[in-house]
This record gives sequence, C-alpha cells and structure tokens, in this order.
Amino acid sequence: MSAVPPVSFQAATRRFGDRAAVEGLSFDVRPGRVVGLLGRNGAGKTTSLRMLLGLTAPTSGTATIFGRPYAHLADAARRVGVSMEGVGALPGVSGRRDLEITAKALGLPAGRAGEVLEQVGLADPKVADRPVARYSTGMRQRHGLACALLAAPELLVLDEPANGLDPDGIRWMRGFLRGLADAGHTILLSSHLLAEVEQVVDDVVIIQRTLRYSGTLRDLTDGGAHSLEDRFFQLVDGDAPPTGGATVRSGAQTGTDQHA
Ligand SMILES: Nc1ncnc2c1ncn2[C@@H]1O[C@H](COP(=O)(O)OP(=O)(O)OP(=O)(O)O)[C@@H](O)[C@H]1O
Repeated sequence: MSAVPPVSFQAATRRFGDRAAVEGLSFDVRPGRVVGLLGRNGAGKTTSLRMLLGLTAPTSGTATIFGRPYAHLADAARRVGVSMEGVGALPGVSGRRDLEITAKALGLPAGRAGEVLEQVGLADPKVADRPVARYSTGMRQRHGLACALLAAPELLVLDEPANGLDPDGIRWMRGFLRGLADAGHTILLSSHLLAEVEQVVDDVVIIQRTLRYSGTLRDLTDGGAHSLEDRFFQLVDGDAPPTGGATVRSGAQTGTDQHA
C-alpha cells in the first residue's frame, strides 16, 4: 500500500475577492475509506473538491491526489472518477452513447459502457437510450456515477451523490458505495445529508470555511453514543471544538489526518 494518501489538503485556502470560501484546510484521506466531506450550504465543500480536481486554483496551500496536483497526475482521468455537476455528460446524447464516448476517450473498450450501466441500474434500453437531458435527477446521479466508474478508478470524488434521490435511490446509493469501498476503492463524497452519510462513511471531515473535524465517524460519535447530527452542530456552531470524541483531531488512529 502506498504511503502517499489518495487525497491530501495542506493549508488550502481559496479566496473569492476579499472573502475566503475555504481557509487553511488540512486533512488526508486514507486508502480504502469512504470519507464524507460535510458542511452546510456555502460551507466550502464544492470549492474544496474543485481545488482538488484542478478546476479552481488554491489561493494558497495545496490540494493533491496521490501526492500531486490533479493537473500533474499521470493517467488522472483513469485513476480518479468524478461525479460533479457541470463535469462530464453530453446532455444531447443518450446515456449509453455518452458513456461510450467517454470510454473511448479514456482508451477503454466500448463494452465497458454496458457494464457500468448494469452496475448503476440504468441498463434498460428505455433508459440507456434516452437523452441524458431527459433523465430525472435520480437517473442523472446514477449516470454521473456510471461515468465516474468507467475506468474502475482507485479514487472516486463525488459531489453530493445522494442529492435529489428518492428513498429507494438513497438506499441503493448507500449499498453501492459501501460495496465499492469493500472492493478497495477510496471514496471522497460531499454531502449535507447527515443521516444518510452516517450510514455509509468510515471517516468524516466537517468544514465551515475552516476545518472543524477530521477523523473517524466512530470517534466523532463516541462509538455511536451520539448522533452525527448532534456532533455536527456542536462543531459548526461552536467557536471552539467541544471536548470528548468530537475534537478536531490528528493522528494515525484516525481515518483522516489533520495537519492544521
Ligand atoms: N466562483 C465563485 N465566485 C464567488 N464566490 C464563490 C464562487 N464559488 C463559490 N463561492 C462562494 O464560496 C462559498 C462556498 O461555496 P461552495 O459552493 O464551495 O459551498 P458548498 O459547501 O459546496 O455549498 P452547497 O452545499 O450549497 O453546494 C459560498 O459563499 C459561495 O458563494
């Protein structure tokens, strides 16, 4: 196993004008973990993921994947699967065609499109051959996941993957992500759906412009004695981290390492 973390933020700050969307963010993600990047609307989750993927440059600090900025990562498109609004999906073509085009661009066999359609439950021709523009929100989420999975990447970066899903879809997504992690993939997902996240993540990173917590879900909730929701509000509303399991912590015992 590589000593280089799949994802590492080191004092990453992104300012827009005189306002910092994200400030001094430092944490690592360990391989094979499902990590939830959590925060309220506007907390800086998407900005953090965009820095990680080279879609916006940090004003200072670094955000790296396998030790390098995304732009300098060899074979990045195959090693990192991304599902994020505004990334991928040609809306005018069918879901299947979109996946075939992406597969070709990645140097993968066209048959790979059919495999991922099966995986995400979109293989029915009535769905697969419909333009992506006519997909429901849930279908779009599944399609985004299918795109991300094409190259069977080591790392998946998913921005709000459960947003807009109905209860069936959320349940499916939860089982699906768990299965991927059990198969050795590392998953970094952003969300503000705390109850859903609690059921699937190993580790939690909470931000509210600055880092509020990075560590295991188990430590955060004191082994399940507290809910993620309670801990979350203590951390994002409090000026200082509370005592107990919900401190901003560092150390090898945690799934994510905090370096601030
Ligand atoms: N391109 C931009 N120009 C100016 N401000 C921006 C830009 N992108 C993000 N921001 C601001 O940065 C802050 C963080 O936004 P961001 O989208 O990262 O939050 P988020 O946690 O992903 O929120 P949400 O859950 O609503 O998507 C917000 O105040 C937002 O208005």
